[in-house]
Amino acid sequence: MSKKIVVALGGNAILTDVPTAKAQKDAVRQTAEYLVNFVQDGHDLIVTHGNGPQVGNLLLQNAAADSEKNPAFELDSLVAMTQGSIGYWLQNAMRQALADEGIEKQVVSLVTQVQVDPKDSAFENPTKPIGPFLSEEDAKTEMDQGNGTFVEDAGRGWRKVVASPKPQNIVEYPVVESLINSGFVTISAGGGGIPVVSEGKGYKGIEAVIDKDFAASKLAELVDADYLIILTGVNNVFVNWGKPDQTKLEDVTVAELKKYISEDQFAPGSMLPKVEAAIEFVENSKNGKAIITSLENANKLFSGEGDVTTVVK
Ligand SMILES: Nc1ncnc2c1ncn2[C@@H]1O[C@H](COP(=O)(O)OP(=O)(O)O)[C@@H](O)[C@H]1O
Ligand SMILES: NC(=O)OP(=O)(O)O
Repeated sequence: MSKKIVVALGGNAILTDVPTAKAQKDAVRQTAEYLVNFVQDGHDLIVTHGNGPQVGNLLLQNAAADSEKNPAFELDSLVAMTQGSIGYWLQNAMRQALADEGIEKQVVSLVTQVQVDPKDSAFENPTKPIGPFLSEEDAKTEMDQGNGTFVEDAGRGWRKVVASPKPQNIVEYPVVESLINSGFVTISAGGGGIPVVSEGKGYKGIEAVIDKDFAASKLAELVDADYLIILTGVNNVFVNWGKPDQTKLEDVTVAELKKYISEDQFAPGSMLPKVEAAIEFVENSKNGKAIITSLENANKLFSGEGDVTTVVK
């Protein structure tokens, strides 16, 4: 039976080692070949993607070019720019991959604003890593020069961190519903969505980068999705990750996951937000399930052969 699926694409689905546009387009093309299988199987597909490396790189490009004639843009506009560029790569690659399978379907990426609370404590406490990984020495030099806050990111190096408020609403979610109901593959809330706060009868941008897993979770809730599928670099969520007794989670309840969180089983900045986003969707949706797994495994999900972590009430 046809399912409504929101897929959140992890970093390795877009960016491998080389940050050129060509290399990212190549990575996205491979990703699209996997995503097409969901459409071939008759499911309605909404795709969300990250932008952490890309928006951080764009921030550096803007800072390098900054002048009176060519001023750097604020972070909300940079998020919009990455939403546009990555959305374009994905839209183009998905259309090609569908055509290769003989499927004529429109793919559209939607500029999506995500409302946040201007009083969110995240604005006082930046936690979202963006941009390239630096050595500890280089990160400390950047901080001494007043270039923001840098933290160690899950054992992978030091990265700049920015405010990452929780999404409260996806402004354009009714449009996403219309597009899906019209049979279009829809890319939405890319890069976690453009962060906005309400102003008068409308919205204005605010400087932040929203976590794409939380944005995908909110979108999945609002469009009443059957599945939130969070794709990342591993097939399963593990407890005792990286230790000799690490154990993969297959079917896991919200209550069990909350117990593991209280035991600090999941690293902030990598697996913790995914687990929290999965919990939020399962708790807030009627009958929705959340899956955390790799792109390669996700396609085997509905045949029952996939090695995935499934979160249920
Ligand atoms: N408890 C855990 N279980 C599984 N993977 C974990 C765990 N803790 C950290 N990880 C690592 O976190 C990665 C996912 O975080 P990250 O790479 O930041 O996400 P993204 O795929 O969205 O870019 C996994 O690929 C894995 O290497
Ligand atoms: N916005 C966001 O969460 O991006 P990454 O997944 O690339 O960090």
